[in-house]
Amino acid sequence: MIIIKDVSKQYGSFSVLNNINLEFINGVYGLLAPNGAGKTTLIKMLATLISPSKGEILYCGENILDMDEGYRTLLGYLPQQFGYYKNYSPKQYLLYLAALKGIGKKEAVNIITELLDKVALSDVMNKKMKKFSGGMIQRVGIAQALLNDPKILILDEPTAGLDPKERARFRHLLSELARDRLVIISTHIVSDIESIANEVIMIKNQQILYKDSVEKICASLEGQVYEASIRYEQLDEFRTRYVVLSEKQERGNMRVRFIHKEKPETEWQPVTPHLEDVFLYEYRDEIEVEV
Ligand SMILES: Nc1ncnc2c1ncn2[C@@H]1O[C@H](COP(=O)(O)OP(=O)(O)OP(=O)(O)O)[C@@H](O)[C@H]1O
Repeated sequence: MIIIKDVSKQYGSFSVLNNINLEFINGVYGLLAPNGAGKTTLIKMLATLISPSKGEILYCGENILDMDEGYRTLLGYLPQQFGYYKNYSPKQYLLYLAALKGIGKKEAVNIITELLDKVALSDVMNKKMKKFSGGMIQRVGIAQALLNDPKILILDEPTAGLDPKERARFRHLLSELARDRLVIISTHIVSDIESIANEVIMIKNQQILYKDSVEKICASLEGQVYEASIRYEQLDEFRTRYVVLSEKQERGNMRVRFIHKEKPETEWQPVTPHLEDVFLYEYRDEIEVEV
């Protein structure tokens, strides 16, 4: 179990995270926030690549910085950009990393064969990675993070640049990997974690905004999300009056999805809030709403 206790991180006078308290037990935790909110900073602290300016991170009661190598053997980490050699095959690359980690060749071959099967790359294990798709490279990245069979797997924006099919495959793989380990995954894409995270953590203004199940986070907007059909000419005024979450064309009209906290108009249709609604609402000043 990992406990983040009163952790703050500053770069000079610039504060990225302020007095963060979190607990991770098991399963998938989704760290969800727009770019620049501090996800990578938090993840790098969890991976002991940087240290907190204040506070501490504990694993089973012990400061992870004091555990040193003892902690790193428990940890599998996929950084936002991981370095690989494109002229290597996945097998060559993983054998090289295994050697660096001091795993004997025979054992490494067995582990790597099993891992490449797990990430569905067995058929290309001897092919040079230069022709691989983004999804295939990310799966090699997952395989390298799993080399030491870590109890804790930390993935920083692992789905960046992947197409929807590759994202779906990735989600399946992650829920499988989380059966017997702690998985922390950072993303700014709601659908990456909505269906697989046991808990979602959202960061805003350097602090934790939510740490809860998707269901409970969505309940924060219960009874406040509506859809309505309006004429195209009404759109500008509608946008100024309500927080519009999405807009789409529908038979000559506009279908808008929006937030309203007071008494609704009778023609509006109340809808069940989704995590995407909470994300767009909470970060409305930080992200461009895609229409
Ligand atoms: N070494 C550093 N020195 C100064 N500022 C930094 C440093 N690293 C990060 N920052 C700043 O801290 C803030 C948070 O960065 P961080 O990379 O943690 O965000 P993020 O949520 O992971 O976003 P992204 O997905 O874009 O990396 C940003 O404003 C960034 O510019």
